[in-house]
Amino acid sequence: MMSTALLDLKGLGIRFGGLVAVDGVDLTIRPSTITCIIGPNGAGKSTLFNLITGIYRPTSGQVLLKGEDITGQPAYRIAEKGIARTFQSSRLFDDLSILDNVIIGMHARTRTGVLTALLRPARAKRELEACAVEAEEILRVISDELYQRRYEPAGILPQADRRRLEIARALALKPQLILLDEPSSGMDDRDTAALMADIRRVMADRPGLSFLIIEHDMRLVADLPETVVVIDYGKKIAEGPFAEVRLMPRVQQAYLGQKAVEHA
Ligand SMILES: Nc1ncnc2c1ncn2[C@@H]1O[C@H](COP(=O)(O)OP(=O)(O)OP(=O)(O)O)[C@@H](O)[C@H]1O
Repeated sequence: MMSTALLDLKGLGIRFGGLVAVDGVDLTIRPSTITCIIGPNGAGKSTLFNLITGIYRPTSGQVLLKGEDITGQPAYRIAEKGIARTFQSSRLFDDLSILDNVIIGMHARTRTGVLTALLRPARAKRELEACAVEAEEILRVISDELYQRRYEPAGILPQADRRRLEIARALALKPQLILLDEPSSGMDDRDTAALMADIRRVMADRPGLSFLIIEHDMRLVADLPETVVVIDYGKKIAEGPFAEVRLMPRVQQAYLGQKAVEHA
């Protein structure tokens, strides 16, 4: 069967005791596309990411990557197969250099293990040098400023540059799909605009690469993705272009429901 899908979720779900956190989600992501996932707090968006990336094992349904069933595989293997992600909270190594943080993103696909490093140091050194060259290339695409500062520790970077570096590290995996969890949180208008430009530039540089993004910030959701998916109580309740999805009564209800709770 011919399929143009990069990622296919079929009836994906997980139950924590009595709570169905993700409930029978069907979703298809095509190559070279941007999809945003929105929905009220606690709707199950992060849990959906954890199911796709192998952090949680689904209790129902399937995850297919280019037609291959990867459901329930360990997180490192799913990463090797081409799904990279960033997290809501930063996971950079602050004491390491900017460049080393990108090189660390490659470890899932480099051959040299500890043993090789000990027994065949010349080969390990060559491989590390090749990684450094590649990491420099990635930094250049993301930001010339990060590239210029590549030997400085990551810990000194402001928030927007940290996010950039996390995307650079995800790119180091040579992924087919990158999952971003609230990339614009804590950003002002300028940083958010820059983030969108970064994502578009990376996509132009890497044909076939797709993004799946959890986002609350409507400036980004209105502008960046071709498809918006709305999750509420673990279920997909809408999917389509933002201009259409935002007008759907059930989407408005989901958000109004949350407002009512917040103002209670
Ligand atoms: N490991 C777990 N054990 C039990 N319940 C969990 C677990 N992880 C998530 N949940 C529950 O599943 C539901 C969905 O949570 P999730 O974090 O995926 O929502 P979210 O849409 O990402 O919310 P937010 O926008 O606040 O990050 C919540 O009710 C949460 O408490």
